[in-house]
Amino acid sequence: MMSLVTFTRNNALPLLRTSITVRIQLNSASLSSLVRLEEKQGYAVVAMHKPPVNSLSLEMIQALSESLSELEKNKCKGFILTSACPGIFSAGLDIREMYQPTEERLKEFWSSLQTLWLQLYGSKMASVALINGHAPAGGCLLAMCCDSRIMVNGKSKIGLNETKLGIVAPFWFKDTFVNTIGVRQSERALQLGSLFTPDEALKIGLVDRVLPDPEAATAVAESELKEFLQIPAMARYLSKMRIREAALKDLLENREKDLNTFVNFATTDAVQKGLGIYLQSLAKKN
Ligand SMILES: CC/C=C\C/C=C\C/C=C\CC/C=C/CC(=O)SCCNC(=O)CCNC(=O)[C@H](O)C(C)(C)COP(=O)(O)OP(=O)(O)OC[C@H]1O[C@@H](n2cnc3c(N)ncnc32)[C@H](O)[C@@H]1OP(=O)(O)O
Repeated sequence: MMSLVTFTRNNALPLLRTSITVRIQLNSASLSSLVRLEEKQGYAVVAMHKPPVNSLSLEMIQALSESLSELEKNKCKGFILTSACPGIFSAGLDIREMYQPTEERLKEFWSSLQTLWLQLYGSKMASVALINGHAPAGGCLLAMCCDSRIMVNGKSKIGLNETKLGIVAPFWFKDTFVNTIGVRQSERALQLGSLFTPDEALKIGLVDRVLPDPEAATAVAESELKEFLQIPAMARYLSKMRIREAALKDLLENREKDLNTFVNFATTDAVQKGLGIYLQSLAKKN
């Protein structure tokens, strides 16, 4: 069923040139609550809201994609990507999407994730990830797609931990990682499936700032975004593309191959067994 979600605006904004409401057409009623869009003075806040852990299910991925498309359509210049779930940025891909899936849904899931990455990593908008909680795997990927990363200090960790689940970060996750922290750190961290504390992440350049609490982090994220927005947009975007375009082109040219590799790999007995054990270990915790 189609649902129309309406986000009401507070006042006129110089950088978002539309009428009083931002309208987002979503595929199903359940999408509407997954992403909260808030309009600020000259930028938007995109807050993931899928309790308990903002896992990236097909619906969540599509809701994020739709939100970005809507912002682009409304000529939004920049946004802060964050979480409305306390203590969690995003737990990464929803493992249940990959465990005992139907082939049809698994393909749609992966294809939607490819689309979201192409959109976010190649975005003309300036973006800051306000990492206010755990950000493993797909959560880390979302943060790395932004132009700057501000993390709240505490017990949360960030990194690409795929190998710990017996799976392998796809080449475009790896490319994003390498572009962010460099080849040597990526090679080591990808193999070990390392998850970093905020201070460790700062040391290797996985995040740009660590702040003691969410309020301080929010203020810094806002000022960081404003700094990006002060640069002439075309020059800033083309400079970003100098770094990112090879990775983007690689996935664009190999989408189908990547989809088949994922489906074949994810549905092997070994991977299914590993995912089952991992899901059980998460459930046992509780
Ligand atoms: C030949 C090969 C070549 C190339 C490769 C090709 C293809 C590649 C194939 C595959 C790659 C796929 C890429 C995957 C990337 C990913 O993102 S995988 C997901 C990784 N995520 C994690 O490991 C995080 C797991 N979760 C946690 O560690 C903790 O939950 C977390 C620290 C985030 C929060 O802890 P806490 O607050 O204590 O919460 P709980 O652990 O109690 O969790 C609450 C409930 O949420 C459920 N849950 C947690 N994470 C997920 C998740 N990612 N997906 C689904 N569900 C999740 C958890 O089970 C609890 O559920 P319950 O309340 O018990 O029902």
